[in-house]
Parts: sequence; C-alpha cells; structure tokens
Amino acid sequence: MKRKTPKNVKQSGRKKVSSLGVNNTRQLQLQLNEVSRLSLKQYKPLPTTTTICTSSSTASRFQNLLDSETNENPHARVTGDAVEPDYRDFILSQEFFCTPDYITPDNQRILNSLDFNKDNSPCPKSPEKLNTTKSKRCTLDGILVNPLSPTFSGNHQPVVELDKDSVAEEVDIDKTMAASKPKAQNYVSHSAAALRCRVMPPPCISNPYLKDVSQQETDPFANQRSKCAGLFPNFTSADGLSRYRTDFHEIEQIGRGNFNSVFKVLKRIDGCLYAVKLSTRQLHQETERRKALMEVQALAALGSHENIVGYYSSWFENEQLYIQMELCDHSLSINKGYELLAEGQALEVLYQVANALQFIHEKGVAHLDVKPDNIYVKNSVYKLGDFGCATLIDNSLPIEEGDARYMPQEVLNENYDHLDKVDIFSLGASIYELIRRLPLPESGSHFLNLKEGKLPLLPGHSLQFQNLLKAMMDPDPVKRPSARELVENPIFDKALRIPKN
Ligand SMILES: Nc1ncnc2c1ncn2[C@@H]1O[C@H](COP(=O)(O)OP(=O)(O)OP(=O)(O)O)[C@@H](O)[C@H]1O
Ligand SMILES: [Mg+2]
Repeated sequence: MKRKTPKNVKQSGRKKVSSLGVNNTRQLQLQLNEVSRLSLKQYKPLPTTTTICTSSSTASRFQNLLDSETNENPHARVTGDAVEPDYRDFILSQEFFCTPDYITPDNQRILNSLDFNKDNSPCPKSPEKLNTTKSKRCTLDGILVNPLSPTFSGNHQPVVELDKDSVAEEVDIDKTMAASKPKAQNYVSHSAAALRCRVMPPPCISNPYLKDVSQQETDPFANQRSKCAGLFPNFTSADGLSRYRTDFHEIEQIGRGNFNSVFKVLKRIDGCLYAVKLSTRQLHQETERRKALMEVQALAALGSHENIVGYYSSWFENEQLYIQMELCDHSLSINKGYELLAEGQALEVLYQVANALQFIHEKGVAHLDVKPDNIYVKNSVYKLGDFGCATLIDNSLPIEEGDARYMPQEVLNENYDHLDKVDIFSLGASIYELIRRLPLPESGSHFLNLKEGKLPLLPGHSLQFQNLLKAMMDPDPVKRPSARELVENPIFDKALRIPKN
C-alpha cells in the first residue's frame, strides 16, 4: 500500500541538515516550519539563545520582527510564502545543528513502522530474487503483516509493504513527521543507552562452556562497570535503528519451534544468505535472557564443525535474542513429509550426527535435545542444530531436558550421571523414527518399551543395523556406545565406504 506523500514535505525531508549550502538551509527552514523560520530570522536583533514562544502575543511580536527584518534587509528575497535572508552575512550556530546524541530526535518508532526488509534497497549481490518474500504472511486491512516477523510488534505500526519508488519518499516524510510527533516513550532510554555504551561498553559475559579463561580476559573493565545498568542492554544500533533490519533483508520464515522463530535472511553487506533465529516472546527478565544466551554461548564455545550448524553472531534487540546462523536447506522433521529413509541414508545421518556428538562430547558438552527436528540438511550434509538445551556433561550447569519422546528413562528419573549417553539414546530414537517414518509415541506401552530398549523388528533392515540401534537405546547408559565408539563402528566402513586413516 502506498501512502500519499505531500510534495513539500518530501522535498524538505530529503535534504541533509549537515551540509549547509543556501538551498539546504532553506530546505531545513521549511522542514522545521515556524521553529527554524523564527530562529533564523532572529539572528541579528536577538541574543543567540533562542526561546520558542507559543503565545499569540509573542508570536505576533516575532511576526513583526520578521516583517521588519524582511523590509530592512535589502538582500532578503521573498519566494512564495517563504522568506529567504541573505546567508552571506550570517553564521549559524554550530550547536544548533550539532545536537548531542541524547537530544537528537530519535524517530526510531516511526522508522520501525517501515519494513525496510520489504524494500529493494541495494544489497551487494543478491543470489536470490527478492520476489520470494511472500510466504506465510497474513493480510490485515490491505496491509501485509507477518505477525511472527520481528518487524511486527503489538506496539508498533504494522509492517507496510512498500513498492520500490515509494520507499525513499516514505522515509523522507516519516523523518520529517518525526520532528512533530510526540516522542516515543522509550526514545530517551535507547539513545541514552547508546551514549552510555559509547563511554563504557556493556560487560563481557563470561561463557560457562569455556573453563580455562580468566576473568581479566573475559571482562577487562569489570571493576569499573558497577554503574552500568543491566547485563544485557537492549540494543538497537547506536543510531537507533534495528540491527536486524539494518543488516538483513528478511526473505521468509523457515521454521518455528516452541520458543523461537527462524527466518531466512540476506545479509545486506555481504550478499549471503543466513538463518536468523529469534525468541518468539520478549525476554523481560535478566534470568530469562541469561538462559536464552546459553545457546549462543554453547555454539560459540564449541567452534565450527562440519556437522554442527554454523554460528555467526548474536545480539539482543527489542528484548529478544537474535542468533545469526548458517542457513540449511531443511530439518529432518518427519512432519515435513520427506520420504522414508533407506538404511544407507539412515547410516549416513547416524554417522554424521555421531561425528557432531563426538566433537561436542570431547569438549565436555551434551546437547540434550537430539531429534529429527534439530538435525538439518545442507547440500546432503547433516548438521546438528538447536543448542537450546546444551549443558556441561560434568553437571556444573543447570539441566533442561529436551523432548521427552527422545529422552532415555534415566533422564525422566532425573538421573544425570551420563549426559553424553543421553545424546546417544536420543540419536538412536531419532534414527528409529526416521526409518519408520512414524512419530514416536508420547506415552503408552510402545513409549515404555522404547525406554527399555525393546525395539520391534525392523523389516528390511540388516541385523547389524538393528543391533546397533538396540545398543544405542540400551536402558543402561553405561552399556550404550560412546560417540567415538559409534563413529568407529565397522558398519560404516562398508555402507559409507569411509577411508581408514
Ligand atoms: N540454521 C537453520 N537453517 C534452516 N532451518 C533452520 C535453522 N535453524 C532452525 N531451522 C528451522 O527452524 C525450526 C525451529 O528452530 P529451533 O529448533 O532452533 O527452534 P526452537 O524453538 O529452539 O525449537 P524447539 O521447539 O525444538 O525448542 C527447526 O526445526 C528448523 O526447521
Ligand atoms: Mg528445535
């Protein structure tokens, strides 16, 4: 939907205040309407500090002043209803324009109402046509809104689909409107936070998954930071814009879990596609934010591995945690209707995820939510994702159990002595589900049988394969193979022709 743009507003909004040519100053004068007009006209007869008065008597005094000024000044020109003084003999106060950051009109809320992702603002090189943006959006009175998009919030105006030409106009008009709109409630706090953080950056949060790093290394300013409020400043960028919308062009929503939505995005500066995951609800409490942060801390501490979804960066915005990740093609969720996995394919998934588990277990981390939904595929490579339940195997961090259908009995009994073996059970249960293409039971006798490692016969599958699954789902965690033992199982040599080192 295209909003009408009054021409004069568009012109005045387009000029930048910082370059002070005669024309620009005129544009500024128009933009600021009476305020700037009066201010500029008072330069000679009045002291430099200008008070803007609103009473009619004062206004008419200014009007007289303005008129007499126009008459007195032979260089002044009158064009339409705008009066132009001769700019050669007056100097604008620098402070007039160089306002400190914390009082600069911050039109963030108004800009928030524009969905910059819907524009065609230039991205360096787009591997995807931008006309792929339409999926999963619902229409609201002719305005296209995706209620799950981070660009939509109950507080904000709805996302507006803008066409190419209207974007510049819309930005212009909204920038101009920002000066006359009442300030957004949170504008001072955003700007003040940005200013404060320039003076003293926010604290470094120690990563519990990294054991051998000193406090000095993780937060060199810790002892000077007592006055800094909150561990997680609710950041937009220093200029008040959303980092998500400034840095990324949102293409479509590609996933939704219990707590998060995942979007396919194009990063404007490098022209590459990524997945950005964000919490579906705002995390108001610091404890909630800390908990959510565990996922990125685990990903960051683990580092890269071919069979683990790549992690790039993360930040808090609008009290939501954003995680920029490697984009994968899809997950193995059986709800998505992919075909039955043949044994060879199942062994491929098993081998690659076992590699990921070996990697994380050797770093002391257990995933605790291994399931098909959390195994992604990219160019036929399987990657373990969703580290939202990751914890330390030594029990030194809180434990949050993953999906009960894939959990072994000992976890349901709150026995956390062998957390690495929990992942082995879950991987066995996932493969069992994938080869049958039937959702695992949530309760009942089949559910209990699986917890006891009693698998029904799997027709069409080799005994060696069935025995391996049984061993992985053994009710005794000690009897389950470790990830390393799994990877070294001879079953993979033949099936996957893995070269021996
Ligand atoms: N990097 C990615 N590339 C492609 N798709 C992804 C990616 N990350 C997540 N997804 C998709 O989004 C879905 C939800 O993501 P994720 O599992 O991380 O969210 P969650 O809220 O933590 O889930 P859960 O309900 O398991 O707790 C995944 O099942 C997957 O389909
Ligand atoms: Mg998940």
